[in-house]
Formats: sequence, structure tokens, C-alpha cells
Amino acid sequence: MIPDSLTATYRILDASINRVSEGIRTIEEYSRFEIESVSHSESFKSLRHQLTRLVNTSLSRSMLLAARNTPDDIGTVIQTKAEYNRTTKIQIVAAASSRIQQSLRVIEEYGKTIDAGFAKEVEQLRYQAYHHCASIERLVPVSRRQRLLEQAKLYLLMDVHEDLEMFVASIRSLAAAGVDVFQLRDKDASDRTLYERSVVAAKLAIELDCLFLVNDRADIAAAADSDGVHVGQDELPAKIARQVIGDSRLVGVSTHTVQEIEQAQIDGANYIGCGPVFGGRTKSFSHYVGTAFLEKAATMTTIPAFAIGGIDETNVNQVIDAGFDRIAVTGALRDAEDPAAAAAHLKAILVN
Ligand SMILES: Cc1ncc(COP(=O)(O)OP(=O)(O)O)c(N)n1
Ligand SMILES: Cc1nc(C(=O)O)sc1CCOP(=O)(O)O
Ligand SMILES: [Mg+2]
Repeated sequence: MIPDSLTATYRILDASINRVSEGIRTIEEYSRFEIESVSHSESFKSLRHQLTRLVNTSLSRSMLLAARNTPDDIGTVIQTKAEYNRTTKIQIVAAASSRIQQSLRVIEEYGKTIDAGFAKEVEQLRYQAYHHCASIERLVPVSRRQRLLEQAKLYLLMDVHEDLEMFVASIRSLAAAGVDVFQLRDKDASDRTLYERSVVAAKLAIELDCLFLVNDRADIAAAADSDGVHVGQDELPAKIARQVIGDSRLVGVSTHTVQEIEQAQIDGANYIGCGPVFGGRTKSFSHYVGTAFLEKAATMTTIPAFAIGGIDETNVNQVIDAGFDRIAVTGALRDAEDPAAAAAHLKAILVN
């Protein structure tokens, strides 16, 4: 039977409220028993109590209960593979965190159709939840890195810039414009400069909720406490780079052939770069793989894959048509009159 509109709204709200509560409980227990953090445990407990108070004062409990119809809920039989694959506690916390935020958003949106004031208060709660979830996820670096990598669409390879101030200003404005991953790639800079920029960028990435990796140099990536290293076919093999930087950081590998993609995945790479797709101004190659390689790569990668090489706003749609929605660029932003506007434009194309 199709429920009437108001019943359906209450059903959505009831299911989402339960989801938020379960998510909060999951993180509360982790805070209390796993990391023994009184402050995190208290924050999540307070969030739960605030939600209960808000629901009790703004929504009709009898309507919520009347709308509940678990046996007929088709959602109870839809389970993603990922839910069964969640093997570590860190992954459980990350999943609970995203469940809390998504469900609060659902309550806020559908709550608007019942009481605008209620929706506004849920919005405030959602901001609080965002803050608490980010704070607990920062305690578990793998989860922050994995989450950001999963979400990443726009990846920038950048040089050390004229000075530190310009370097920092550039990262700030480009992160705000939508760049998700920054890689320090500067073949002319000294080790000292690479290291000093990396230390600053690694901290900035945490503040800006983006990723920062170092090109080629696993030693500098680890020493600067960055999010990882990107290696090509001429640098340390991915497995050895992993030994240098440890399990919690990311290893990215450049691939140009199907065999290299397979090997990178066997070696435990966290993501791959696939290229060079087109000719660009940053690096020249004797052979370009074109979009045919992307089409093949898109069907066989099990980890995030970024198309790279001469990609800009004029050809990004060809990349998307080939099955990629993640790109890595240099010239498209470096040479743009307004790099932030160019980043925002590319990002909008990728996410739509
Ligand atoms: C994301 C990403 N993809 C590919 C590369 C290229 O790496 P590599 O082949 O090692 O070439 P250099 O960048 O070192 O010249 C990359 N850096 N990033
Ligand atoms: C450094 C690099 N590596 C590539 C690869 O395919 O491995 S393409 C590339 C250049 C990326 O810069 P732009 O976006 O300006 O072409
Ligand atoms: Mg390299």
C-alpha cells in the first residue's frame, strides 16, 4: 500500500532519527571503550540527548510510531557489499560518522515540510555533529585519509612557489575552490625546501580537510608527516614506498598500461594515476595513452583512479565520457588567469 504523504514524511523522519541515534551510539562506545576519551564520549552523548529533546518537543511521537512499518520497509533488505566488508573499527567509526551526518541532513530537509523552526535546530545539530565527527576521525588518520581519497575528484600537482607565503595562499584558495588533493611536485627544489613546504602543507591539509602528498620522495613524505607519497615507474616500488611511509599513509602509483594497473593494485597502492591522456605543457612524453586507455582502466580498477596529462576544461568531458570522474592536473590551474575560478569550474563539471 502506498502511504499518504504525511505518513511517508514521518516514516522518513523516524528511520533517519533511528539511524542518527545508532550512529551516535556506535561512536560513543568507541570513544568510551576503545580510545577512552571522556570528552569525545561526552560530546556524542550530549548530541544524542539534544536530538531526543528536539524530537520530543517538535514532533509527534505517536505519529512517528504509527508511521513505523519495518516489515514493509524495502530498505531493510538493501544491504551494500561495503557494509559486510567493514572489517576494522576505524571503518566502523567512519561509516557511523557519515551515517550521522547524512541522516541529520535528511531530517533537516524533510523536517522543513513539518516545522521550519525544527529544521533550523536540526541544522545547528548537524554542524555540531560535523565538528565532533571530524574531531574523532582526526584521531584515526587512516579513516580521514581514506574518506578524503574516496571523495576526491580534483587533484593538483603543484611546485614550491616563489615563497612559503604564496605557497600557503595558493593551497588555501584552491582548497576553497574545490581542489581535494595537493601533491608537491617540483623537480628543481632542494630537499630542504621540499621538506619545509611539506611540513606546512601537511598541517594545512588537516585544517582544510583535504589531502597533501609528496611526489617521488617517500622519505620526505614520512618525515613531514604528510598524507602520503606518489611514485612512478622509475621511483621506489609501491611496496617499498609503503614500508618507508607506513600503513596509515597513502601510496599513489603512476600507470600507463593495463599491466601496471594490475601490479599497482597487487602492491597495495591506494590510488593510481592513469596517463598521459593528452599532451600538456608540464611534461612531454613520446606516447600518449588517450581516452581508449581510460576506457579500459575504468573497467578494471578497484581503487580510485585519476586521469592525468593535459587535462583542462576543453577536454575534461572526453575523460568523463571514458568513465573517469577524477582528474589530476597541473597546467589547467597553474596557467589559468584565475586558478581558483578554473578549479571551481573543473570541479563543478566533475561532480555533476
Ligand atoms: C597523480 C599523479 N599521476 C601521475 C604522476 C606522474 O608520476 P611519474 O610518472 O613518477 O612522473 P613525475 O611526476 O615524477 O615526473 C604524478 N606525479 N601524479
Ligand atoms: C607529471 C605528469 N605525469 C603524467 C603521467 O601521465 O604520468 S602527465 C603529467 C603532467 C601533468 O600536468 P598537466 O596537467 O599540465 O599536463
Ligand atoms: Mg615520479
